[in-house]
Amino acid sequence: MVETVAYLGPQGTFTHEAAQRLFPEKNVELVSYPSIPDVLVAVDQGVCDRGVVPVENAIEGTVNSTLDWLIHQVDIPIIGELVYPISQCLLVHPSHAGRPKKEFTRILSHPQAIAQCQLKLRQDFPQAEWVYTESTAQAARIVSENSDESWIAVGPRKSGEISKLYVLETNVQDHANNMTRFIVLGRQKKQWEHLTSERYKTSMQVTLASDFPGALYQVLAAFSWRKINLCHIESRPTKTGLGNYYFLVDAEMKAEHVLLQGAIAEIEALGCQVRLLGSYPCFRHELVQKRT
Ligand SMILES: O=C(O)C(=O)C[C@]1(C(=O)O)C=C[C@@H](O)C=C1
Repeated sequence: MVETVAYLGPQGTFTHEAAQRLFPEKNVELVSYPSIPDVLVAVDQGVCDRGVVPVENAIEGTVNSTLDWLIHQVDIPIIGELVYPISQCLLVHPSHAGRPKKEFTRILSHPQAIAQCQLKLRQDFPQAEWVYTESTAQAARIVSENSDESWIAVGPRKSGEISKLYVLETNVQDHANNMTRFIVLGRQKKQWEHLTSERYKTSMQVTLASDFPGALYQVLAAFSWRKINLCHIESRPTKTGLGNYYFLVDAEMKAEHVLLQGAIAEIEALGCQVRLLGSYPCFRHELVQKRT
C-alpha cells in the first residue's frame, strides 16, 4: 500500500531533503504543499498519512507558524524528529553570474532563511530589498522565472539545481553549525526500521492555572525532583489576551514511563492542564540512510 507524506515544497526545499531522509521507502509518495499550514491541514484532514515540517532552527529559533498551527488549528500528534544541517546558498540566474554585488536589487527567500543570513545580506547587498516567500525553493523558482531581473534567492543548492540557477556563494548563514529540527506528524505511529534513534522525547503543552503564584516553578519542580531531563521549554501566546501564555515543554523520556506519568499527574493536581503533543524517536541526519 502506498503511504503519502506531505512536506513543505516545492521540490528542493530543506524540508524536502529532510522528508527524503526520513522516508526512503519505495512505497512512500512525497507530496509537495506550498506552505506549512497546507501540510498540517492535509494531514489533519486525512488527505495525506503523514507530514514533515520545520519546527526550530539553531540560528533563528522557533518556526512560529508550525507551533501555532499545531496548537490552535489542528490536532495531530508528533511521531518523529530529524535534526538536519542547513547550508544556505546565494542563487542567481546564470545570466547574472558575473554581475557586481551592488547591482542586485532584490533578495527572495523564506523568512527563516533570510534571518539566518541577515548580517551577510545587509553587509554585501545593502541596496537590495528583501522579499519573503513560502519556501526557499519557491524563491529559487521565482528568480529563475524572472531572468531579466537581477534578483537573488537564498536557499539549498538542490533548489538552485532544480531551477537551473548559478550558485554565487555557499554557506552564507551568519553562524556555523546551522541545523534545523524537522518534525513528522501523523495519526499512526511509524515503525522506523531503517533508522537508529539515540533519544526519545515527549512534547507537552502546559497551561498554567490562573492566579496561582509560582505555578511555573511548581510545574518545573514536578519534572526536576524526578530527574526528568527537559530539553526545550518555551512560551507562546494563548491568543486570548495580552500576557496570556502557555508553555511548551519537551521531556527526554517516553510518555508511558512511570516517572513522566507521575509528573503529569502532579501537574494536573496543581490545577494546570497538560496536552500531550506526541512521544517520539529523535534522529540525527548522520544516522539516516539516503533515499535510493
Ligand atoms: O524553505 C525551505 O527550504 C524550508 O524547508 C523551510 C525552512 C524553515 O522554515 O525553517 C527550513 C529550513 C531552514 O531553516 C529554512 C527554511
